[in-house]
Amino acid sequence: MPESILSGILVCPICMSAFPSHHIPRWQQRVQSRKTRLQQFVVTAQQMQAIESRIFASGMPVAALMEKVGGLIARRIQALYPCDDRRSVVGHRISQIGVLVGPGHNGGDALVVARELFSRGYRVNVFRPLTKAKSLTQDHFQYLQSLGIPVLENGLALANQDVIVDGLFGFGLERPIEGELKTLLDHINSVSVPVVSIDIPSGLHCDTGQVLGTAIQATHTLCLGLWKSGLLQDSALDYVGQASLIDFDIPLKDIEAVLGTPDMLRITSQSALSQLPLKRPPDTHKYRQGHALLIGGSQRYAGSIVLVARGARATGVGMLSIAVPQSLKSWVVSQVPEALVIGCPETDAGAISHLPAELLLEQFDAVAYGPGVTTEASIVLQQVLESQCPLVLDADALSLLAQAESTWHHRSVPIILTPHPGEFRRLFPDFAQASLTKAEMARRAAQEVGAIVLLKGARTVIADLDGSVLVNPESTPALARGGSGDVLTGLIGGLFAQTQKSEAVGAAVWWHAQAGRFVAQAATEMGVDPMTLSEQLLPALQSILQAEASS
Ligand SMILES: NC(=O)C1=CN([C@@H]2O[C@H](COP(=O)(O)OP(=O)(O)OC[C@H]3O[C@@H](n4cnc5c(N)ncnc54)[C@H](O)[C@@H]3O)[C@@H](O)[C@H]2O)[C@H](O)CC1
Ligand SMILES: [K+]
Repeated sequence: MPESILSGILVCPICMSAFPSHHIPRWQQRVQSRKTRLQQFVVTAQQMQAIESRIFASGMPVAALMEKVGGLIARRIQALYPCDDRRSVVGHRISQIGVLVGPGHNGGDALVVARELFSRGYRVNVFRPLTKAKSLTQDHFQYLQSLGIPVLENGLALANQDVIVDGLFGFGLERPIEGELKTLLDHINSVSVPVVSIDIPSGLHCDTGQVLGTAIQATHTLCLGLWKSGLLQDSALDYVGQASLIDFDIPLKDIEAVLGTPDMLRITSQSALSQLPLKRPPDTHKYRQGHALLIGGSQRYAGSIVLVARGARATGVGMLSIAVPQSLKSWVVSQVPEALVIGCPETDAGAISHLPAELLLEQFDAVAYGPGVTTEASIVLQQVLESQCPLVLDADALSLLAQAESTWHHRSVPIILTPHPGEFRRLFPDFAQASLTKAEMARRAAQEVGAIVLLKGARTVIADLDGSVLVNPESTPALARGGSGDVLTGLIGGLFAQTQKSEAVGAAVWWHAQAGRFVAQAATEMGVDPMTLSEQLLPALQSILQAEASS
């Protein structure tokens, strides 16, 4: 497809759309749209088993599916670690692969992979620590032996391989790994041999991502068919390495039959870019593009409100008003010249004591309140809660909310809470339980209080009032830094003021994380300070749009 470049943006020469890919043939679009949807689904072990059972019941032989999956995994491993014919390690090229084989079908997959890689010239050594095996797995083992593929006597020899394939346990892990198996996995983790885990690193619970006894610390995890919930938990991140999906063509109808209306979805670039950038009608004017009010700042935490404002500014919101303590007004004006800055009466310690009576909250499309306000501003909390205005509450506002009466529950106008885990614990002590996943905690909290609950972390989750949860699967630890949450609050406030849609919250989280990754790539993780982050929000989005348009 020829493309022309207009103002540095790739556009389609036929209709000047920024997405030239829309002229691809219909069958290709269908395949593409299936792949895009596939990336959004998240399943538990039970759901995956149910989907698998439907496929088998429809006539797909178990052995054929294993063969197909094993072939795809082998191809991916070959791409990651090409075979070196000279039988030495050169760069990423390798010659020896150790394959750890378990008793179930994860082990069966591993044996197919071992056989395929052997046929493609790799030197393969298999280790099978448990002799009992499911019959299909046993058959593959027997055939593999007949081919003369060596079987190691001692698992510790896996440490001498160039790469280890982990096919010990998949979604069938049912109890903690103990004894010699634990010693083996701990030994593999202690040596610097790259590990490719099939489906899920052995030892991780498929649903909760918790470590059962011990778990493989994978370099790559090749997740089969659909994303397993455990891989998306903060607790799993040390184990998962680089995760990717192996699509083995599960029919969408089987996924939909089991998941129904999915209660958990991954945020993908495609889903976020269906919201971003926000479309502006050609004849629009500033009052039609949303009016956001940001309330924050104090003598003690003066800068936070400026970071919120810079996040909101990037959303293109039509009008921006900012309420700060009177003594900060002129400084904030100098930082955000386009905003209407309202000086508020302040306490002796320099926090806002209350909002001026003439400030009518109903005129705003969204109010973001909290960063830097200190816990003195409880009157302001009452004022915003009593208004009929959509609210984003963050930081100190959440600490104040934790002490407030429950009259705000199920407020008729949307309310978005953005706690980090500490704030969540204070707000929802009953739901902050180690036995629950973050998604479940946020879901219960959202339903209890009738609010959108965004629970921050390495993998931020967003629970909506209807019980659905979004999880943001890509981020960077560089964002774990004071002030980066303020930028996010501004993004949410600015987008929500324009759309009034809960989808804006997921789009904001995705955008914030992608901008963090974009800055980290250019300036290392140390370079992701919140000011730079806020400056790079739009270049990051633009860069992603260009990449999408040219792919
Ligand atoms: N639908 C798919 O995605 C496909 C999955 N495949 C692969 O199959 C596994 C799941 O296979 P399954 O046999 O159900 O489970 P496991 O291989 O994980 O192993 C279960 C096996 O292990 C025993 N066991 C469990 N915990 C322990 C423990 N702590 N110590 C010792 N033994 C344990 C248990 O009793 C069972 O015998 C999936 O992950 C994919 O890799 C298909 O190949 C393709 C379609
Ligand atoms: K595994």
